[in-house]
Amino acid sequence: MTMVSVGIPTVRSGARPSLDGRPDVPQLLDKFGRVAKDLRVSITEKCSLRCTYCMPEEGLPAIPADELLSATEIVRLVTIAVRQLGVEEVRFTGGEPLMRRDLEEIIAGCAEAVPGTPLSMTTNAVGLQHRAAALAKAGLGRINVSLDSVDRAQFAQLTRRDRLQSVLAGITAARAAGLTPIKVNAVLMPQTIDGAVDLLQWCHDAGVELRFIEEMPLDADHEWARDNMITAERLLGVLGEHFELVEVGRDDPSSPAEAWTVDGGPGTVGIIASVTRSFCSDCDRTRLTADGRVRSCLFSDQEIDLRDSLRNGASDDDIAMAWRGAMWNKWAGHGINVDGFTPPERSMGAIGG
Ligand SMILES: Nc1nc2c(ncn2[C@@H]2O[C@H](COP(=O)(O)OP(=O)(O)OP(=O)(O)O)[C@@H](O)[C@H]2O)c(=O)[nH]1
Ligand SMILES: C[S@@+](CC[C@H](N)C(=O)[O-])C[C@H]1O[C@@H](n2cnc3c(N)ncnc32)[C@H](O)[C@@H]1O
Ligand code: SF4
Ligand code: SF4
Repeated sequence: MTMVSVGIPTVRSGARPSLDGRPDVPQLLDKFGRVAKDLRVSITEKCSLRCTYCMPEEGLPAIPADELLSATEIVRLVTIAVRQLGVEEVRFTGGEPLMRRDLEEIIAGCAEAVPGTPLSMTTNAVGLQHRAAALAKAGLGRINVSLDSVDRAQFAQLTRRDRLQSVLAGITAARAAGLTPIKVNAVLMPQTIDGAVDLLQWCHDAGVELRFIEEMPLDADHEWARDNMITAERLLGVLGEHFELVEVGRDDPSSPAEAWTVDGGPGTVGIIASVTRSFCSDCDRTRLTADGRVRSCLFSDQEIDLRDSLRNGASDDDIAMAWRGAMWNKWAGHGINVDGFTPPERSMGAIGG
């Protein structure tokens, strides 16, 4: 039986998470000494694609319009995060952020409210060709694009949509609009491993940085299986037959991607080995879901609802303190490699990758 989970995790609304033992500092500190400075804001659960490792075929159930954070609410939360909680960069994600018609308004509002804070977006780039210039004008700095294969049939099979040309046009338009540097993310699956060499060659020729990602157990269909996963080790073996790769590691310890130079550089390829070379001990992320909940970790089902607090008249200080509490109680890591691991209720598209 195929299970589809979209998830209603444990939500604490109004109740304050425990702050016991927390030093009185403004930042988003956790009990393991990590400080979250990288905010990832999901703005929708909707998507123009249906990647098999992420979404169910029919898409995620729609979040009712009145449960979604509005542009104004997003701007207020981003402002609190930057001004009161020490957040240094903000990324918009989803679902697919381009599905929101008010994306330009959200970006412009944030750019005005927190000038100087880097704003980026992770996107599938479908339809981006028509909006790249306006997004850059609104204040978006750069984008990362999901592109798993440059083979039209493979792309269509994996995403369940025949939209490769639109993605490629989106990348071209983003470059022209100055949304750079552009990084390409590819989740490798058994059916696309054969295309990995072509994809790396394509990215190299296009002047964009490619990062391969190990599939995590965050697919809505709950079909992830460790034996099916293309590990960093296996991928390096495949790429190593065609390119000379030299490991250079991470430029920033909190970055998910480790880099290898390709054929002597300067071009590099990255690998985000979340499962086999976990980077949780250096995690610097905090997340907001599209319905306004703080999520301290991709894999934690405990969420703190800020949307109701906002709508019930909470002050910025109250919201900041609830956010600090959510992060103080963050887990050590994802636990995928621990016996008894169970995936979270929400899938990647519903959390915000
Ligand atoms: N385990 C884990 N994986 C993550 C996390 N954030 C992102 N990823 C994975 O990393 C991939 C790439 O994420 P991006 O949205 O491009 O962000 P990034 O790599 O931090 O972006 P850059 O700052 O541009 O390097 C995602 O598709 C996820 O698979 C995280 O907090 N935990
Ligand atoms: C959920 S998507 C949202 C943004 C946008 N729709 C996109 O695809 O870039 C964000 C990232 O999550 C990644 N992702 C989705 N499901 C994943 C999984 N099961 N394991 C690892 N990464 C996953 C995607 O490849 C993408 O880079
Ligand atoms: S990975 Fe991104 S593009 Fe693919 S289904 Fe998930 S949200 Fe959509
Ligand atoms: S799995 Fe959780 S703790 Fe690990 S890097 Fe991702 S968000 Fe951070």
